[in-house]
Amino acid sequence: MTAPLPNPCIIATRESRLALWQAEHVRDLLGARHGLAVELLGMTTRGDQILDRALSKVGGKGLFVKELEVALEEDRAHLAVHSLKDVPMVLPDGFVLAAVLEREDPRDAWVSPRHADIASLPQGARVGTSSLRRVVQLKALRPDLDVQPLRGNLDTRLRKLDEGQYDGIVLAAAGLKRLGLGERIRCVIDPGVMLPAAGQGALGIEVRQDATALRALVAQHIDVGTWLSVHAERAVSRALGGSCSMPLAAFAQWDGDELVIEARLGHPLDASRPIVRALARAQVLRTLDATQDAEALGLEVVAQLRAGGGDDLLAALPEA
Ligand SMILES: NCc1[nH]cc(CCC(=O)O)c1CC(=O)O
Repeated sequence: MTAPLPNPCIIATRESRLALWQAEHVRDLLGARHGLAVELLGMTTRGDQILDRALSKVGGKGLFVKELEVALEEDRAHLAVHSLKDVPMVLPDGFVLAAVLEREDPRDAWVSPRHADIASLPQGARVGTSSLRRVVQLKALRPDLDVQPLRGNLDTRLRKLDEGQYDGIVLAAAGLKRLGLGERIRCVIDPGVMLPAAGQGALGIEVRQDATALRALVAQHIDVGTWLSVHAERAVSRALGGSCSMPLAAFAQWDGDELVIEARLGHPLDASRPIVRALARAQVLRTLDATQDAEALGLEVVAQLRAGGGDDLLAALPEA
């Protein structure tokens, strides 16, 4: 039995400017290529409502996706478009990642009115980010920095910077570029300096497992290179518990026909502790059938991380 294509096809999306851009991007893609009538259903998620605390302290997985999944479950929508970085490593029963689109710039970006880069910041400068991954890497680079929490959507974060609350902030380059805010970037940060989060810069399209025709249609838009990279990265995060209370970075990129993945793990409570690093590479065929090979490569860096001190860092993780 093949479930027919929904008409119109409704995309559930968060209502931040970036989320809407992403949903509109998918709407235009499906509309142009398949002549499908596509509409958006804007929704607010728990992650959007919690603005006062770091999400790493709130805990709970899928804060930005759960409400969208409920809309799919109740047939109020058919597709959910997400920043892959925000998608839990294990989807609930009945849902699948039907596609991952071509990746935008996966790197982090330095945004500051007065300071060209992190290295040239004065002693004790105030830097805004609430991501534990960014905090531990900033502290490794510049232990003197005064790293302060920064939450909210992109516009809110930029406004807080412009109000003078920080000397500079770190944001994903992808979000800024997608919203036409690329000129706010003073420099993109080399992944060797600040390793990105699993899935950063990639868009994921989630559908119900039983939506067979829609799955097949959406799957035509998979970017295979990105798909394999992010599956390697997500395998790392999944194996380590997939928690945003863990300062974990995982980034895979292609070097010819080899997939190269690096991962870093910091201490969950003490950003001044050393970061554990690991790297693995292997030839991987660029086909969807190689997804397990990409994931196996991810597990190779997990084994290295654990053996290299990562087990102790994981043991320091407070119980969720
Ligand atoms: N954590 C929130 C989030 N989820 C996705 C992006 C940016 C776009 C992307 O990585 O695809 C951001 C903002 C940021 O990290 O600066």
